[in-house]
Amino acid sequence: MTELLRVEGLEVRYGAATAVRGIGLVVTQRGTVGLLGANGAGKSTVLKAIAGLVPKYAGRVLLEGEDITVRDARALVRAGIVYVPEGREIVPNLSVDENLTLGGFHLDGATRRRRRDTVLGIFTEIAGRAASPAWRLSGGEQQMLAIGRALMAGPRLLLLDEPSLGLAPLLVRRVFEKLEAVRAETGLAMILVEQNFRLTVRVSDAVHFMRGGRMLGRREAAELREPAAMEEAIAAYLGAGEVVA
Ligand SMILES: Nc1ncnc2c1ncn2[C@@H]1O[C@H](COP(=O)(O)OP(=O)(O)OP(=O)(O)O)[C@@H](O)[C@H]1O
Repeated sequence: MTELLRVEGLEVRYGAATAVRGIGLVVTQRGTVGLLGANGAGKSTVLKAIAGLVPKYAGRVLLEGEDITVRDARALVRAGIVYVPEGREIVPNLSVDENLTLGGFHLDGATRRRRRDTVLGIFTEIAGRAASPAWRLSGGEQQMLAIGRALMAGPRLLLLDEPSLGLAPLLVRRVFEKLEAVRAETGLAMILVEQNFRLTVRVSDAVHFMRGGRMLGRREAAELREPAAMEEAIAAYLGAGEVVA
């Protein structure tokens, strides 16, 4: 499989504190990599560093072999790397449409309108609410809007930060069904940060485990679908009570 993104020896510091160190991972074209770990393990920091939202203290990031380590966040969006933050961070007082427009800020008007129609064609739940302020949407609809806003940029790699947070299981399933439809159409690749083990294993090709700012290990998701293997991996990498099994 062709490699899309490679991260090598990534280190991020917040002031004097090292948040993550020695992080390495590879995402293949159309692939999904899951990143599992407890609160504070450093998962969001890895996504933010890849997206250019926090500075990299050390390490390299390559996109199709090209070194993109020092590109800023705007340049990375143009290159197709788009981050969907934890907690959605849509703009509550702007309408659904206006929030989508923000995601396509760098596009010409015609492309933006075309993308908007595509996004609303996928997320039909919010299509009828285009003029509503975003705060009126339910949690699941807000998550769809956050992902839709990211899709406006036409990403090749979506960095999804805990999309299941605060959502009922049925809604989580709906959000992921939509994402599957997008992936089938566009060949989108993803890095998925989660605390929900089952969900991550179901949608990922490979899963990385993090603790204390370090990568503890990597497993093929297919290996983890057996209940015994799942329990063994949780015990080995995560510890009881740290993730939703
Ligand atoms: N802006 C910041 N300034 C200082 N320290 C930070 C900042 N953001 C995160 N940290 C620290 O870096 C470490 C990793 O945080 P990060 O948010 O990446 O973890 P996480 O695995 O995504 O956690 P969660 O699942 O709770 O979102 C934590 O110790 C956190 O307190």
